[in-house]
Amino acid sequence: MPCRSGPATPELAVSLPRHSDPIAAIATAPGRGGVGIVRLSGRSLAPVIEALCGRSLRAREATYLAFRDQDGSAIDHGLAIHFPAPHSYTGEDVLELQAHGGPVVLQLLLARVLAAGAEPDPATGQPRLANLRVAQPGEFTERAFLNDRIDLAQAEAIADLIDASTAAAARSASRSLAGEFSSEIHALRDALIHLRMLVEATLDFPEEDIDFLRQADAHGQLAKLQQTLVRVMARTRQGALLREGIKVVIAGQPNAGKSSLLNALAGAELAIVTPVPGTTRDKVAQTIQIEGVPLHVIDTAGLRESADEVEKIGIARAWAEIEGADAVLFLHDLTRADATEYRAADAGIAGALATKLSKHIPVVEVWNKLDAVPANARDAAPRTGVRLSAKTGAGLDTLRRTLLDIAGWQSAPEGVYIARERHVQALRRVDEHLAQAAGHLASAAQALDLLAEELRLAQNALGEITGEFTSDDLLGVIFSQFCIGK
Ligand SMILES: Nc1nc2c(c(=O)[nH]1)N(C=O)[C@@H](CNc1ccc(C(=O)N[C@@H](CCC(=O)O)C(=O)O)cc1)CN2
Ligand SMILES: Nc1nc2c(ncn2[C@@H]2O[C@H](COP(=O)(O)OP(=O)(O)OP(=O)(O)O)[C@@H](O)[C@H]2O)c(=O)[nH]1
Ligand SMILES: [Mg+2]
Repeated sequence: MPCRSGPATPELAVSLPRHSDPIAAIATAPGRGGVGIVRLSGRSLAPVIEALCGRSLRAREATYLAFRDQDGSAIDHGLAIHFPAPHSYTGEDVLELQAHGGPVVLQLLLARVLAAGAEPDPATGQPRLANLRVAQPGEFTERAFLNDRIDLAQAEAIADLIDASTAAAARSASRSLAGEFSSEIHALRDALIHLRMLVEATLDFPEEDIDFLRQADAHGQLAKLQQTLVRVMARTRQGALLREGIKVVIAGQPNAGKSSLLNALAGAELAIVTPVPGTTRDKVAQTIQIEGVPLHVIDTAGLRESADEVEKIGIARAWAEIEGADAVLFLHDLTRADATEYRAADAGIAGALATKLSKHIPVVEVWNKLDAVPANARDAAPRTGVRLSAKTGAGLDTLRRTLLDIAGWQSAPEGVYIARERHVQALRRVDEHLAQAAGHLASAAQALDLLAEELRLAQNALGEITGEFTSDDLLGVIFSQFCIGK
């Protein structure tokens, strides 16, 4: 993705929090066209507004004016909007200069903004905006998070909305951004806090003891919490699937029709197809979508013993892809499926797949070239898996269904909110702590302090999702994955 960059370098310890500096950035990918925005966020932007726009601006109203260079000449004419704190995206003072979208004019405008901040304010002799600097990727959104405008799951949803690879993913991201996912997490947290209060109260007044928990139906509350969690986990897994998709590798002997199958699934002539066995050397990858679920499909070199230097490299790459797959389509050529030699080679590949792949990676047997076998022979051999023709498209729908099943896709995109693998993992930890807690609650010994501790840990794991309990390192990684200006 063009705007992705590596994790930010670790911050040096400084006395001021990093987010107190005023920042500026070009908020639209430069060179992409129409209108570009230079955006500022910080405390009291008024002096810079005065310098750039030659006047003060009415709150949250677009004003057409000249963006002024130091000598008063116009860099560009455009719309300026001032969002006074706290009613802005970041919760700070925000200024937007909406200019013509050329990369050079936007760079000029950004440079002018930075210079205007450093210049002495005629009124005070001090810099108009001390420490004004260019924003890091994701820093506007990070401030929105730090200033409690949005929680971490919503901030992530903004990045996911921008990066969405399917319409369904974009709609789901929009739902998460609106807080649907967060509110489920908050509801879980509130129920957990209620239960914790009961347990802590019992700990504080030991004479009340177990009866107190029984009267308050702590068991029932915990069981209900666990049930709700199961539902939230299922939806979250769907959301993560919508965001991340799965990696499907097409493997098999040369000439089985792997490249033809990729092309058929993608609906485009992406990979070279010829009758010559050993045509594909490098992998060919394409993301397709089925019901909005992104599938990263990879066509590989045909697997066989080869003396050809180039082909050998291709085959090694094929195995590397296979080992990183979430699912493998093991493609066979129906027209040759009864030949002894062919079957022996297939058995060799099957054996290698079994040793190289972990057990939970599904391998789907796919029998291709259904169109080329005589109609009366089609049903003869009982073959498990999917029979299809990459050439005519027969059977492709069955393959698509199979792929969705393997991915674990259940719901229609309506009602799914976007989520990340990170969230799924956190919920899994919540689940484990609740299971431990249930054990303590049920045990004759009634280890109340252990129960309380598990509930506390469960709440912490929930808090990692919304950002209440998230390490600075992780925050740094999450926000550094944003575009600059976002
Ligand atoms: N021009 C522009 N368009 C944009 C953005 C932006 O920053 N600028 N956004 C950037 O991502 C998104 C919109 N996000 C925004 C979120 C909150 C506020 C805001 O001013 N909130 C105030 C007032 C809310 C209200 O009037 O009801 C607040 O929450 O107090 C603005 C933009 C998409 N479009
Ligand atoms: N009749 C028929 N021919 C097919 C079908 N699929 C592929 N073929 C033909 O089989 C030959 C090999 O197809 P490819 O898609 O290049 O096979 P591959 O598995 O990618 O081969 P390598 O890249 O060499 O490993 C080509 O001549 C295709 O036209 C099919 O469903 N029916
Ligand atoms: Mg090929």
